Amino acid sequence: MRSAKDFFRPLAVGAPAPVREVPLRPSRMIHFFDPGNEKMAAKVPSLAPQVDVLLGNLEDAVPADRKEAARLGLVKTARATDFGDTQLWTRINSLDSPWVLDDLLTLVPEIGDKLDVVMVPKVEGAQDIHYVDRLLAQLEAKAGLGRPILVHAILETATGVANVEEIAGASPRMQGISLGPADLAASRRMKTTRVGGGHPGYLVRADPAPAADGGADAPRPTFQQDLWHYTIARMVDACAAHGILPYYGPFGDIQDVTACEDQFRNAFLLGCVGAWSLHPAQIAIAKRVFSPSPQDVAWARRVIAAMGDGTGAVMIDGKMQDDATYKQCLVVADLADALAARDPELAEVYAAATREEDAR
Ligand SMILES: CC(=O)SCCNC(=O)CCNC(=O)[C@H](O)C(C)(C)COP(=O)(O)OP(=O)(O)OC[C@H]1O[C@@H](n2cnc3c(N)ncnc32)[C@H](O)[C@@H]1OP(=O)(O)O
Ligand SMILES: O=CC(=O)O
Ligand SMILES: [Mg+2]
Repeated sequence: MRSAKDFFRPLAVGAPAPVREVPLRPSRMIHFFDPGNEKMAAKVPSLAPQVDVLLGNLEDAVPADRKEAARLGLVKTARATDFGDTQLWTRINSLDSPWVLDDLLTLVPEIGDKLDVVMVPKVEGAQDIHYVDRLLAQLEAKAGLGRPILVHAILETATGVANVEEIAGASPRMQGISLGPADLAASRRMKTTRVGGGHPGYLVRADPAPAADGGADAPRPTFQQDLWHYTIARMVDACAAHGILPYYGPFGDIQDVTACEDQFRNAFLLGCVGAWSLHPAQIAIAKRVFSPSPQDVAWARRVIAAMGDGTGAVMIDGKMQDDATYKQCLVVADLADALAARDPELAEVYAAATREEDAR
């Protein structure tokens, strides 16, 4: 482990200084596209203003014989596109694959000035982040980049989950972590065949009814449980403890927009700031879910105003507010401010709801 005093030193002579705080840029949806798929890549300029993050995917879902085409397609798309204030990320191939070295050796010199974040799949421990950290520093120095490229880990192996705290704190370059439910299910030998979401067999059943209500013959309701609660909660704690951002990952049933929205909202409520969109249909869902509701924003702003310096206790509409609810409200209001700064329509919706709340 690096000593505390060396933690923020560049890992290569001439590399940019590491960031001391993760920039809180909106990232409600990380929109995946295959840069080697010409039809998808052609949509990037029109998608850029609609999403917070565009991610050129080089790993799973890109066939082995199209890896090079995807890498070169990303270089071409990045060079040709004005992303405005939309972030550009990439997901490189896994660290044990035959492609990852060329991914980094190509992307950093060619488009390192446009890349905000490199997503690293199948991270198992701090050693994986340290490897990427040093290599990126060397490549940044060689390319003369003025700011560091950040690193995002996918939590998708049992070993990765066991080591999630050390992964989150492995480098000042760490921007965040996403849950990868598909690979994680395989790694854990779970008996699912889906990408995220629930399973009808994972449930609890109500006790048998009393004899007066039909006893053992009466139907016993069942309640589907959340397969991902434990891992998301653990990931959120690890991220929060290290000042980085947690994300839900992919939801593979593109047509089931209702279950997708539920999965995203559970993650949002537990502390995640965004999720992946795999298809254009999922962009609006993520935008809706990961933007706090206008009512919640108006309420949060009202509590903050009423709490003055944030200490003590007040009563609003019959509900006790104190230092702790003030802090919760700051989370909502600060997120709303960051989103409103990027999205004038949302800013107006939040302002209107706040005026309404103030007039009550
Ligand atoms: C477990 C994991 O690792 S998840 C991450 C890896 N997976 C991915 O990145 C998958 C990304 N998404 C996709 O590949 C595709 O959306 C698929 C395969 C799921 C579905 O693709 P299609 O069958 O073409 O879907 P559909 O017919 O509904 O597409 C409608 C249009 O949207 C386009 N489109 C689909 N997905 C995307 C996307 N992610 N980005 C941009 N455009 C897209 C299609 O090209 C099509 O364009 P067209 O109208 O000009 O023909
Ligand atoms: O990469 C994502 C996953 O779910 O696996
Ligand atoms: Mg995966």
